[in-house]
Amino acid sequence: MIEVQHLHKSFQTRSGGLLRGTRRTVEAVRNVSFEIGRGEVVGYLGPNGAGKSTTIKVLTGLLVPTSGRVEVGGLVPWRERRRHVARLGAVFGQRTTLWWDLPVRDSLDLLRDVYRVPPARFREDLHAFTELLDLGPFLDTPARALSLGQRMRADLAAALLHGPELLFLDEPTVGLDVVAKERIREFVARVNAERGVTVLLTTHDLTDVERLARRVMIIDHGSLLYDGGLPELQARFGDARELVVDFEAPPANPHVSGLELRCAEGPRVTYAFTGAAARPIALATAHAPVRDVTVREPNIEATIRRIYEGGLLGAGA
Ligand SMILES: Nc1ncnc2c1ncn2[C@@H]1O[C@H](COP(=O)(O)OP(=O)(O)OP(=O)(O)O)[C@@H](O)[C@H]1O
Repeated sequence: MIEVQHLHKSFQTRSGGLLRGTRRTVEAVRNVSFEIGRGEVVGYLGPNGAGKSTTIKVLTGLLVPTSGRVEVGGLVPWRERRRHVARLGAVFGQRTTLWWDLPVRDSLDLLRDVYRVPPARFREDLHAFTELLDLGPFLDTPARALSLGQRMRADLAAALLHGPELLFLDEPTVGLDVVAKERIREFVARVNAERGVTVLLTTHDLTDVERLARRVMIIDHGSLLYDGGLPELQARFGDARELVVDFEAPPANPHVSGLELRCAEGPRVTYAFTGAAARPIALATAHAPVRDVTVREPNIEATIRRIYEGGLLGAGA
């Protein structure tokens, strides 16, 4: 569905005044290559300024790359923009595609006309999306009066009513409460499963990614640092699992042969381990009388933070 080979995009910037300023080249995307298959959901992660938006702008045809080859569904986005945009939908968490002063219903009707959506299909899809996203209570409200969660739901419907094969989601849950976030995730998961829509998801909320994407790409300073599964990322770079053991009494010696001691505070001792928990639990319970045990899973957020902070990966790993 998406093929990107050796994509480079640099910007010329000028600092200190238009005439006498010094020119500087910002390499926003450097030699990025990836392929995304039809029906995949891929999380695109990276710290601020990493190059995510620039990549998405090239993929949507808004920017022409400095060099490299890009094809989306067999089309070169910036050369065949009209045909290309008809096949994609986009939701940008920070801004709306709805007409600010128009009731949501009128914005959706306008989009139907712009994309020449067959009326019967439009009615059917609008009905389905109204149910799934609970749009009913605010279809007649102008976009400017919607809450952020309502606006995001209306934007999702607006992005999908022309039946695109590909959906770009840029921070679709930013600023939403947990219930609203979950509703958006649920909807995206359904659209992917039931309609086979390919999704490229940019987000700083890793729960979005854990919930929706099996594959992640991590970009920093314009270079792709990782492209693979989330479980593999965790297995390769994640911290160990932790076994928290509450002994009946503070153990005379908290060290257990075969377990890595993390910390001991009175009767509570924490060990690190990898793999299944059964053996570490057996070792701890054989060591001294145990009141309770808890297994703490490593946190994907911490893993990603460590990757951003450098050290774990070199460019192109
Ligand atoms: N039009 C432009 N002119 C000059 N520099 C730009 C332009 N657009 C982006 N950049 C620079 O390119 C780099 C990558 O920016 P980009 O917006 O792609 O990052 P991002 O990963 O989307 O960040 P964020 O998470 O903050 O949205 C940054 O250094 C940014 O300042």
